[in-house]
Amino acid sequence: MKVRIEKVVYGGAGLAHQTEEEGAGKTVFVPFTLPGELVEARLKESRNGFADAELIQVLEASNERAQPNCVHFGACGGCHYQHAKYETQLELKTLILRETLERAALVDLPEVQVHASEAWGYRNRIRLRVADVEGSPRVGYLRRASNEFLPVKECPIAAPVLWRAAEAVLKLAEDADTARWVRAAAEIEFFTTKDARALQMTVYVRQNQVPSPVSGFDTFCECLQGLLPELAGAGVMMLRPEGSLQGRRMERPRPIAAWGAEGLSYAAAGEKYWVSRGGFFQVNRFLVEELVRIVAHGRSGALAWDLYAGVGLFSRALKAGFDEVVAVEAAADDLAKTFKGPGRRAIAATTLEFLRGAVVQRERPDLVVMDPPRAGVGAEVCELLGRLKAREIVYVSCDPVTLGRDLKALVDFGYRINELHLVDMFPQTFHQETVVILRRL
Ligand SMILES: C[S@@+](CC[C@H](N)C(=O)[O-])C[C@H]1O[C@@H](n2cnc3c(N)ncnc32)[C@H](O)[C@@H]1O
Repeated sequence: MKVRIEKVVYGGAGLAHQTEEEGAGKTVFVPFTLPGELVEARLKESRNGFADAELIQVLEASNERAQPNCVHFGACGGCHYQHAKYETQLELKTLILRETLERAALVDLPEVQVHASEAWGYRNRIRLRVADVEGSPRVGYLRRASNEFLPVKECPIAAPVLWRAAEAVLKLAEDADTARWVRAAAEIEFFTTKDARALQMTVYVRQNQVPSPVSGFDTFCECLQGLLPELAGAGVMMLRPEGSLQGRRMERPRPIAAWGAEGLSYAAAGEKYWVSRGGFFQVNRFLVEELVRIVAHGRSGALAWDLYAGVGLFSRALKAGFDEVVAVEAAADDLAKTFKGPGRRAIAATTLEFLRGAVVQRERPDLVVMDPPRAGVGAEVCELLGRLKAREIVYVSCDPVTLGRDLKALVDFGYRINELHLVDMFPQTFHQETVVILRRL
C-alpha cells in the first residue's frame, strides 16, 4: 500500500491514513518515516481503527532525511530517529510535546524552549545482553518490537569507552581462565563518568549459571582491567533462572560478588555525586549541567523540596538559593550518606508518604522540584500539592503522556504553566525529557 505520512507520533512512527479504497481511511503507523513522505508499506497488525505497518521503501523522501550512523539502525530496538537530521528530531519532539499536552486539555501553553545535546556518544550507561551465537559469546540488544536477541558490533550513541569495555569483555572469552564469566553472563551493564576516565561494570548472571567458585571473579576483573584501565569496580548480580514463576512476578537481582570500588564519583554541575554500582544517574553526559541550570538556577527562598531526588542532583544545586533543602527519595542509601549538614535533610520515603505527613504538619515550601519515573506523580500527589500551595513547582518528566495528565491536575488546583523546556537527553530515540515551571495563580 502507498501512504503519505502526515506527522510523527510519540513512539517514533509516522502516521498516515489509508485511502478509502484500500482501507476505509484507517490510521496506519509506519516507522522510520518523516512528515510529507510518500512511502510504500506493508500492513502488519490491525487493531480497532489503527494498523501497524512495515516500511518497504520511501517513494518520495523528505529533505530532512539523514543517513543513519549505525549499521544496526532499523533492526535494533534502541533508536528510532537516526533517519532524521538532528535538528529535525528536535522539531518532531517539540511538536509531539505540544500536541500531547494539548490533548490533555492544557491551553495557553508557552513556547517550548529547546535544549540540544551532542547527537552521538552521549550515553554514560549501556546494558547489553550476552548470548551464544554459533558457539561464541556475543553482546547485543533486543531486536525492535520483539524479545529476540540482536548481536551488535557498535553503538554510536554510547560513550566510546562503553563499547571498548564490551569488546574487552568479549576478548576475555578467548582465555580459558576468564571465559566462564563471559559465558555465564546474561547481561552486562557499564556506567562511566562524564570524562570517561572511570568505569563500573555489573554482570547479571542467572541463578543456575553462577560460575563456581565465585571468588574467581577477582581474577576476571584484574584481567579485564589489564585491557581496560578505566575499570574502577565491578559486581555480580544474580537473577532468578529464566522463566521461573517468581522471576516473572518481580525479579530483584541479588549481589553475590564484588571487586574494586563500590561506585563512581560523578563530577557534574560543579559537584561530585557518589553513584553506587547500579544506582540512578541522568544518562546524557553532556546535558546534566544544562538540566540542573534550568531546574535550580536563580531560584531562592526559605524551603525547597526535591522529590524523587535520586543522588541529590538538584538538591545540591538548590542549596545555593534556599535556607533549607529537603531531598525525598525511596531508595535513599547514597543520598543519606552524602546529603547532610546544615540546611540539608535527606528523607528515605516515598513521595506520597512524605507529602501525607507534610500536609498534616502544615508545611509550606517555596519550591517543589519533582522528577518522577515514567509513571509520573499521579492523582494523589497532585491533590496534596494543591493543598500545600508551594509558590513554584518544577516538574521534570521523561514521559509527555503522564506529564500531561499530572499538569492538568495541577492546573486545576490553581497552577499556571510558565515555562516549557525540552531537554534532549536521548537523541536518536523517541524518548524526551521535559522541564515545566509552574507558578501559583
Ligand atoms: C527519574 S529519577 C530522578 C532522580 C534525580 N532527580 C536525578 O536527577 O538524578 C527518579 C527517582 O525516583 C525514585 N523513586 C521512584 N519512585 C519513588 C517514589 N514513589 N517516591 C520517591 N522516590 C521514588 C527512584 O529511585 C529514582 O531515584
